[in-house]
Amino acid sequence: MARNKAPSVKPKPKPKQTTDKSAKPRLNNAERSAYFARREAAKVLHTVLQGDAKRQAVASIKSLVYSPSIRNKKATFALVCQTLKHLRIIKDVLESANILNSKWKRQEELIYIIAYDVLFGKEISLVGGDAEKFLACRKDAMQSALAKLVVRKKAKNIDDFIALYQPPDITKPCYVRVNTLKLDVDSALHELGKQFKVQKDDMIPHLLVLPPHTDLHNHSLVLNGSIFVQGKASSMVAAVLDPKPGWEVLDACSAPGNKTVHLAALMKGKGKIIACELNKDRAKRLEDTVRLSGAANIEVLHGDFLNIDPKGPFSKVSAILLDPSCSGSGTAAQRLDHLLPSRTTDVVDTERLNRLAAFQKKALAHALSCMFSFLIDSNTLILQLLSWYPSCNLKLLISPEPYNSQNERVLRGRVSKKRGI
Ligand SMILES: C[S@@+](CC[C@H](N)C(=O)[O-])C[C@H]1O[C@@H](n2cnc3c(N)ncnc32)[C@H](O)[C@@H]1O
Repeated sequence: MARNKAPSVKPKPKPKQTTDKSAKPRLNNAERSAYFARREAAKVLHTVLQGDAKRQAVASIKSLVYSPSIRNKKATFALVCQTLKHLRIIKDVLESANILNSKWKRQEELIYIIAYDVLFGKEISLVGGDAEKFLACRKDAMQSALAKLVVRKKAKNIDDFIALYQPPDITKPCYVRVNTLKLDVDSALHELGKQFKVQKDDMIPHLLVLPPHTDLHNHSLVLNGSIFVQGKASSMVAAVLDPKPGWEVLDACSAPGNKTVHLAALMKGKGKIIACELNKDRAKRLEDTVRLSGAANIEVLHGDFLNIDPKGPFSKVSAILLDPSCSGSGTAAQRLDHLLPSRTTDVVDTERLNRLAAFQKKALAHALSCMFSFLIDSNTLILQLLSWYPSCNLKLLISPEPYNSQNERVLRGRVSKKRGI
């Protein structure tokens, strides 16, 4: 057997002398937290900008910031939003001062974040990393490039100049839906009222309204599934469908499952919901939502709704909720999409819209064939389509007459006439 080598004893490196010019300065708490927040913000910004450039649906800014990997959520969120709001100016300044060389181009999101601090941020000392050092040395050049841009744009002052570039400030109230499987509305009102101004929505039962920008991501009622942060339009769908306890409902395109668990609450946990989802990762998210809601009557079906056999095993289904993939225009403000570069230009991604519209058309046609096949014995047939028409976020609720042989044609006729398909 080979004998173990005796561990070589290396002399301990001598601690560096404080006179060493390359030694990094020790950071105080505020500087350290600013340093890390900038790196976390750069990571989020990278994902957001990449997704936006490819026009691919990535997670929203909020969900990226609120992921467990981000430690300083408040500072990171503020930095990402402010940098995005000023991004066009920052890019113009960096370009005219000729700052983004090939080395820093590879970390451009970090440069954008620090440049925001240099040009518009509070007086935070730019220490901690090489990127900070790099831009601190170029602070004067950047500020003079900014001053020249103000003159070129004929703005009266810097505030007027910034206003020229600002996306519209879209503020909407914050809505939460009480999950009545776990908590009643009055208890939720009482609990939230301890911290926030809160009232009942005047239209949708179980929906509460709080001031814009209310941050609830860490609230115990959210964490334990007693309330769901859910927009008014989204909460309207299951409420309008109005499923009765004991029904069997098919939620055709269901992740992340906000409407699925709303259905479950309205059905008071009685009956059955089949929640179909094509995407594997999103199906997992759907399962998490279902678990959090405490609903015991939801069956997650990971698969393609278009492959559900209209003559197949769902003969007891009384309603279909169809909420197919859409442009997300209805939730753009909530997702802060108006801050993204692609939304601040007038370019419309028609190819993507056409693709979505084609899928929605197929999904609608399939839902109709299912409806007229397996909803045959039911006299309450409801098909909910959310965001059917991507660019105007039209919600279409079709509640046909009790089934008869004419229905499909009538319904197809109505839909065709309304939407020009
Ligand atoms: C607009 S989202 C649904 C949102 C959901 N109703 C809610 O309220 O949380 C559309 C979902 O449909 C899924 N999807 C797209 N094509 C599908 C298909 N052919 N079959 C089943 N699910 C599909 C997408 O992956 C996406 O998760």
